[in-house]
Amino acid sequence: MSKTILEVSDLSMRFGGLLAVDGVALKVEQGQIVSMIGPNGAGKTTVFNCLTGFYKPTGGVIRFKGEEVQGLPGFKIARKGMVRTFQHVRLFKDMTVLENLLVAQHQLLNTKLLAGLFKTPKYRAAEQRALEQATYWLKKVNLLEDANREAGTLAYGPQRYLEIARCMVTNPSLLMLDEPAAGLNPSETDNLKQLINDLRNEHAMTVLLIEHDMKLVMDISDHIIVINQGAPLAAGTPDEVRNNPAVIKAYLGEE
Ligand SMILES: Nc1ncnc2c1ncn2[C@@H]1O[C@H](COP(=O)(O)OP(=O)(O)OP(=O)(O)O)[C@@H](O)[C@H]1O
Repeated sequence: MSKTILEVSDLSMRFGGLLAVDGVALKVEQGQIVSMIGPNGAGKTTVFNCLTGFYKPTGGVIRFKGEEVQGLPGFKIARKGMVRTFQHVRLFKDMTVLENLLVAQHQLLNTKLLAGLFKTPKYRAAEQRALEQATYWLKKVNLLEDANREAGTLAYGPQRYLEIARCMVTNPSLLMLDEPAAGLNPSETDNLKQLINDLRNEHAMTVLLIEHDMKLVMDISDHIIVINQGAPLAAGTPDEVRNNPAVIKAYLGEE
């Protein structure tokens, strides 16, 4: 039986006179790949920012693993297992690839300062686990050989994969990707598709993504949510959405 991991109802976000998100609802079941699509400026990233605590929504309910989380600060939501990447890659560019993955784990592990200073056995064991976890995910995204390189020196595509690895080392329940294929070439996009499928199939991950690459969206999504000018426009399977006249009109504009 499917289990709902994220349920959002009547979400709204107002910036002064602009209602950027207006009554958005969505439901993500465990193990699903769900995409949010819509024309530029539709409000997709604003929805992500509300879900992940970067913005305090003006209204609505966000239920994550059965618990209401709207208005909680981002770090608390991340600790509950909702993690994300960004439209513009945000890595610690002066740190090595490996350090980026270790820092991500420390940020979430709530490491005690004294335990760190005295390197207690418990602290050392946690460090060892963090290293193993980082190595595992670096292998997965083909970056093990680049572990000691500064993250900022990686090409754009690998930086995007590193961002995903940085999320995965924290053992999330829900992975949210904001335009993961932006700036990737076709073969990198293909690898990304395999990686997302693998995360779901091999790691039981639930994925919610925003994406403009329609081929990718149609290929990998179980469910698609379309928003337009902040409001929900349609939702359904890739086939249902593809053939929905309102969606076609929103993308192509009025004749
Ligand atoms: N912090 C903010 N302050 C004021 N307006 C904002 C803010 N963030 C977003 N907006 C506005 O909200 C609207 C929705 O923007 P958003 O970035 O969520 O759209 P999007 O669907 O993610 O677009 P794209 O596909 O181009 O990334 C836009 O009109 C944008 O200018």
